Amino acid sequence: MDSVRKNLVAAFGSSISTLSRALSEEDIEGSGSSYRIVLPWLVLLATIFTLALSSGWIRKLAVAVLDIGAKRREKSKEVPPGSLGLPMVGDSLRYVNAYYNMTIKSYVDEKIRKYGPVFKVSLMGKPMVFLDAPAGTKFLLSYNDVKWSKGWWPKHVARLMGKNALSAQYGDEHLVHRNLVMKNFLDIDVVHQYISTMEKKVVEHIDKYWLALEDGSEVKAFKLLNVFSFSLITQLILGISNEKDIIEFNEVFHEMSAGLMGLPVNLPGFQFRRSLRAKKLIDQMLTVHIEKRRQDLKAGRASPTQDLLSVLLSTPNSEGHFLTSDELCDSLLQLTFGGHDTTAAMLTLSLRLIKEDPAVYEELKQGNKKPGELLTKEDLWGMKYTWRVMQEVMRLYPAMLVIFREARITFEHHGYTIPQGWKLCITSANSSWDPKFCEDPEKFRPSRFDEDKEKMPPWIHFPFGAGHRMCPGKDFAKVELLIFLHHFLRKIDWTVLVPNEKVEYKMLPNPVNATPIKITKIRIH
Ligand code: HEM
Repeated sequence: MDSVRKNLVAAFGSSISTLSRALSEEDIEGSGSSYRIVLPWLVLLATIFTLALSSGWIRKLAVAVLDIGAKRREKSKEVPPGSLGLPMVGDSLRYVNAYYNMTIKSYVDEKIRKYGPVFKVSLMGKPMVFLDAPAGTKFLLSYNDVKWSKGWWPKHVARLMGKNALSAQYGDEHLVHRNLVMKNFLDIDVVHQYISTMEKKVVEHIDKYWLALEDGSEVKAFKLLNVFSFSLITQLILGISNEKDIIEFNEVFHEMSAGLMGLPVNLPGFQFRRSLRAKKLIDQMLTVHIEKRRQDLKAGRASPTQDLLSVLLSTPNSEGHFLTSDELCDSLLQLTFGGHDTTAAMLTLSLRLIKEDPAVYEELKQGNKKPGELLTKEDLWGMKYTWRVMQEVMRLYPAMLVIFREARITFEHHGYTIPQGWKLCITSANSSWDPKFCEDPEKFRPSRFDEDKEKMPPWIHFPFGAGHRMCPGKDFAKVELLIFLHHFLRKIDWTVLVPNEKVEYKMLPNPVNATPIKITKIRIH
């Protein structure tokens, strides 16, 4: 009986084991009832088994099923298809060119045609897997991402940002630092407290830089908007309000950020070397500023809540640790960078796109605020159409065309194995610029976010990312953009002078002519 049981189990798997257990000697010798119930089933199964083996087509079917299973198991051991190209260089030059010139969609499409939706390339000397959209995007950005992926940037970007920047950290270190910054600066409730400061800054800026100009003056919008967003962030983070200091600091900052894109060659004549020098200068400037504030706080000349720097010098993180000067430098530098180039670019692009469609411009000007009346948080969250416009600007020109990560562990995706240490990449180019997901993707149509809601699946449009690394400044950015547009539209009308201006990506979008516009002041009677 034992050998019968063994054969049956081997032939039919675990489902039969229950049956065979019932055939144990004790059962037969005991009541005998199990034996009587089970015997007809046993005969039936044995007959099917014999027939299956003797009949050719059933055997073929069984072999085919086993074969599919084996192939699946085999495929799951394979890394994604693709080409790693030449050592070190790999596909870096083609990729950088596609990123810089906004042709990343053609780059990705070509690879997908050749290798399928999940493929590998070699970028900056590392194997990098491009994940599919939208499944791969969801996989990479969902909350569980912290378990199996960590933030990654090319070495030269990480070097310019500093090892203590949020983007360079991962695990608990990242979480504790991020919570400290959110709680004290970027959480929605804290951002609401800045509304009046932001509004005052916007009004001052428009009065000084735009309304002071003659009608018909031509200005480079990107330059002026950069001055605005830089002076706002440096005031709120560092408490710098002296115009000369701001202009000087801004120049060094731009020298630093120019090295984020391009060849990371630290030799005379190369941008990267100039950017490293600028980074050193910023660190020195910030260190002096931080030490002076430490003294001012001790002497009672500064308030512990006047700006983020004061707050961070007076507040420990959740582990009771006060950030050191080096940690503060990297943290504040990244917040200043992330907090101004992004918003300046989005505002500039919006000024061009809004004027492409007179109906959008007219709708945006609607509003029930009287001139001079201050904005409340309810007003801001009620500006749904203005936010749609900004979402559409960010769909056409996402701040970041790609989001990178590194695999913390070996894992499987789409039937492939992705080894620990490999780099991962997603791009919104193969979702929010794809007609499969977004109708007429090249068209500026803010109403798509309401009208096409059903057609646009989730994980198509993610301008601020998602998951544990989602942009911590998204509410800050939203409030800043809404306040600026509200006041600008009521005071200034403008004509776009280069309608199809090219945008290059120097990490962030960069309109090549800095968006020249001709302005007319709006007179309120
Ligand atoms: C329109 C404006 C902005 C856009 C579109 C934007 C977008 C993004 C994106 C896509 C990421 C990467 C997320 C990821 O890796 O998954 C990011 C990260 C980040 N952003 Fe923003 N951002 C904006 C404004 C801001 C502002 C105003 C601040 C600060 C005041 C800020 C600070 C940061 C920081 C510190 C990170 C790194 C977060 C981390 O690694 O945990 N950003 N942002």
